Amino acid sequence: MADQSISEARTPAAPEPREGAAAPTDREGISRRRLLGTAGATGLVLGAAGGAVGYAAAPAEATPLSSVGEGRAMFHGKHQPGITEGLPARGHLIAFDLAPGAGRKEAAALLRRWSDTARRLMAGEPSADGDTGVAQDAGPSSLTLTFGFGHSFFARTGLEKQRPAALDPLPDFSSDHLDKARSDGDLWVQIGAHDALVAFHALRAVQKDAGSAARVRWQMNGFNRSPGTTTRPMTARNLMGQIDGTRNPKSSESDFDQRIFVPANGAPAWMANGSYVVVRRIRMLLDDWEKLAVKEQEAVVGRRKSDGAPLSGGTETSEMDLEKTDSAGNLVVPINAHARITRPDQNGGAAMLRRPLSYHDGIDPDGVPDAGLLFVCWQADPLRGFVPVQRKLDRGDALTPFLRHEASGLYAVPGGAAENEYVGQRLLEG
Ligand SMILES: C=CC1=C(C)c2cc3[nH]c(cc4nc(cc5[nH]c(cc1n2)c(C)c5CCC(=O)O)C(CCC(=O)O)=C4C)c(C)c3C=C
Ligand SMILES: [Fe+2]
Repeated sequence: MADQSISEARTPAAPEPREGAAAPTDREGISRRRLLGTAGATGLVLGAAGGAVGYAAAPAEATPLSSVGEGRAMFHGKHQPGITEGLPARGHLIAFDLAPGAGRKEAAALLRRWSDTARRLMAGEPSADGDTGVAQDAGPSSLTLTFGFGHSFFARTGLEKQRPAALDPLPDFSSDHLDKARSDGDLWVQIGAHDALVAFHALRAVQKDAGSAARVRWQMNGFNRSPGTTTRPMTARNLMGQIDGTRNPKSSESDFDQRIFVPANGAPAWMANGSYVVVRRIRMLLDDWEKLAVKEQEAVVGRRKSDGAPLSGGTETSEMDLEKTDSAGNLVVPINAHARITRPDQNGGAAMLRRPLSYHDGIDPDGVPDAGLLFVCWQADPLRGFVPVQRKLDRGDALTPFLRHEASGLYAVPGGAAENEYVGQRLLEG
């Protein structure tokens, strides 16, 4: 589902397995696998009651899983996993550069290894060799792994002719303070799960698979609210305390696919059903932000802090009245409010699917928190998504003075791998 709530919170409450409950029989396992197969076609993450899979399926003494542990996303499908699911409680973003001397052949072998690892781990199974055992009690926990290619990948592999124009470097923005060492990269991997150990396990497996073919360029770690924290699904909050994600495109909307995914007959052909992801490490200047009164914070965004409703009234999902004025004739939603000026109807239809992680990397020596948002947004074309909106924000957004863009990346994320295929095979073997 394409929203900012935690996927698990949308799963109907499943009874917790009784302590010491027997492991599922083969029969239960088969029917569950069938059920999972059907769900995969629609891109759902399952977290309902049923037999455990993978690590927990074999021995009678296997740890019973809760519905959070059982949640499972499908690796194979039309699109890669990790795009339309609810936000993971834990996430890692990691970029690699191909090692000196490594080219197309080594890259193809690496993507084959990564795809095999992703398929296994997302099913709750151990990796092919040398599994660390870190995730063995936890089930898949809605783990997703998503793979992308950066601009520099194509020259490194002699595939320049296959490089999409949409991967051209993002323009400079006046408010950028970008650290090149923590930006870009030949290859990009996104890992998300509702359990921190499951996510770390996947991260370590991906790093080990890279072997001598690729080296880590940068890594970032983030989090969202844990599933099950609230009894009803809620849009997530960010570290400024705002409800963030309300107006994300919904997969039920008729133009969702057109906005987020490259069409099946799109160009280049290897990007069919793929998407482009923009990643920005955006530090929040929290000391400044927290000095504002709640009313002032609300004017910056244009929405109420308590429930995310537009300042023009109603509830979180009410339409924002952009023309409404108060008794003094002032606009109720200020002209530079973030939620006003980022709207598609204010940006020639530009839209994106935001799927961020919060981060907190400690406290600087001067006492300033190194915290903010790993802003991850998906679109069919960055020139009709991130770029025009960021240009607008750069020119004058009430939120911009409280933010610092510190790192940036743009990656081409190919469509999902079919059975017996690895991610990116159509590029690397086409
Ligand atoms: C270039 C794109 C965007 C950046 C960068 C960005 C940073 C950013 N945003 C928030 C908090 C909120 N954003 C909200 C809405 C919103 N933001 C963008 C784009 C960028 N935000 C869009 C396209 C939208 C939706 C516009 C619409 O369709 O109406 C909101 C309001 C609630 C919501 O709809 O999600 C908040 C809050 C932060 C904190 C931040 C950087 C750290
Ligand atoms: Fe925003």
